[in-house]
Amino acid sequence: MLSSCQTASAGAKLLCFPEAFSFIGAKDGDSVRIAQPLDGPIMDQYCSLARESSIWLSLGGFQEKGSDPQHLFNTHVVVDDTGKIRSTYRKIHLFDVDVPGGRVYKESSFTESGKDVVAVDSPIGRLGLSVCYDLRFPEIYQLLRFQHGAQILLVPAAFTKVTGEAHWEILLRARAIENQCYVIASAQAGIHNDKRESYGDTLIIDPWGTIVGRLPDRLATGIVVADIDLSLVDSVREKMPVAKQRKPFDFWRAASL
Ligand SMILES: O=C(O)CNC(=O)[C@H](CS)NC(=O)CCC(=O)C(=O)O
Repeated sequence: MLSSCQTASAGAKLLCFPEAFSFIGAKDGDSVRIAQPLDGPIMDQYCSLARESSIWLSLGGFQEKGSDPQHLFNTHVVVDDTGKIRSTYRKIHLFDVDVPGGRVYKESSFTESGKDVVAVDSPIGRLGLSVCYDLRFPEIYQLLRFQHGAQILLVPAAFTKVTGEAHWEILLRARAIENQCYVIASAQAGIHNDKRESYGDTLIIDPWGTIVGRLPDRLATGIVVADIDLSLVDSVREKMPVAKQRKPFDFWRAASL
């Protein structure tokens, strides 16, 4: 496992883990069996890690125990540098997809969908939380930016190899550009077991869409460090004032009547 001490000593204030950071099952249902509540021993260990290393953690894709034994929540947890859970977001868009040339996924068969859009303040700026497949649904990021004031969008993921090759970088850069936010996308990479392989390519993108952090190759594991410059967020937004120019959701509702 990556050392959070190492990351903290690189001067980082927030360390972002990928989806399914503590467990990846081979088949549907494996992860339901190991799911725990937020106050269980797995999350306790990550809270201790945050406290001991004095660093904030973004823990995307925690298998949180659901409301019945057949289901879990795919939960993105933000822990502060004292080890306290500051915020939790339960993945809203579930990956029920027949991947062309790949397998059929049915995340909803073992996952309950969340209902709330969640942003939280942190030492590097206001974070907008999401998980993996959410990336394909721009509305949630628009809400995070235009209603919840996000400056940094977090997208922990375990993208498939096929869909990652076709869509990963372009979707992430689009979300950064259209919302004028940093995007931090921590990605699972490589072969996990005989059923699962993830695309990889962890990326940090600035609000102009420029890639400012990337591992040396797509399947590399390791730590990418980048500066988050909130004055760049402000200047991009000032020069291209899309927040003032955009039509609010109500406009479109009326326009399509
Ligand atoms: O279940 C786990 O162990 C971890 N969760 C995942 O891997 C999830 C649900 S199956 N994967 C995605 O959302 C992939 C999205 C994707 O690849 C795309 O949008 O193209």
